[in-house]
Amino acid sequence: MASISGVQPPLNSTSEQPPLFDGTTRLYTSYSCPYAQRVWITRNYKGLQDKIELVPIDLSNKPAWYKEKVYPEGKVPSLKHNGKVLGESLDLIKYVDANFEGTPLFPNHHPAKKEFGPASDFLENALGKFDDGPFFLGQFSLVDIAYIPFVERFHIVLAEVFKHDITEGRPKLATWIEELNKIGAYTQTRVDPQIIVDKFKERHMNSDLILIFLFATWLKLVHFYCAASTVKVELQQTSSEIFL
Ligand SMILES: N[C@@H](CCC(=O)N[C@@H](CS)C(=O)NCC(=O)O)C(=O)O
Repeated sequence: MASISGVQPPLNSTSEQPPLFDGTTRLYTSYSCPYAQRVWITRNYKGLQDKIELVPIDLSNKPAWYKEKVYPEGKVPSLKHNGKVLGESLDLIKYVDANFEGTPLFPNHHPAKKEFGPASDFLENALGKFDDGPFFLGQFSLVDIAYIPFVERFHIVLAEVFKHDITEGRPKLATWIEELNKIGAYTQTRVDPQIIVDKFKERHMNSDLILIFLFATWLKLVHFYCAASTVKVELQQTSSEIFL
């Protein structure tokens, strides 16, 4: 076939096994297998040619070590990554998309925009209530402290994982985050954004689409929690009692 000529010849029963756990990520594949092709396309489209090495297998004369040492199912595709060998093409295309760099192949940004829009608009509107400063009650207060740890996490995860910037078209929210980042009391408490992203991916990205909606529901809960805390702080301001 013209499209695959020039690629490396498949390994057969006489071929030596490539090292198993040497840190190289390998995609065991077969040029003729449509399941394996799914993962091959994903790897290519995301530009991972240098990150995921192809190991073509001759299915008509399979090396014994493949089933014995690499992937007990004996099928292709399988992916060796981070000390584990994973299989099943539909799981693998999601796995490669979620765990490697390159163009995202899951249109998360659509549900993200739709699902997270109203909560972000709520914040934008709330920030417009007092005009004597960029914070929720004008000056920095407990309300900002109640919101920022959650908004910080949404901001990071939505931007990084879902390619959705909550500050886009929301100038007050953008300014609020900018101004908070000038306050040492807050910046000293920030977690490394990469840790937040990694944790989120670890927990959610290998699961189904439904988790995006669970995450959205979580945001709504936080929204109610924060709305309640705003009311408490407003009450506190008028009655001088401490509620938070
Ligand atoms: N459900 C698997 C199917 C994989 C599969 O059936 N692969 C075939 C080749 S297309 C295979 O490796 N068969 C074993 C063999 O030919 O020895 C997936 O989606 O990855």
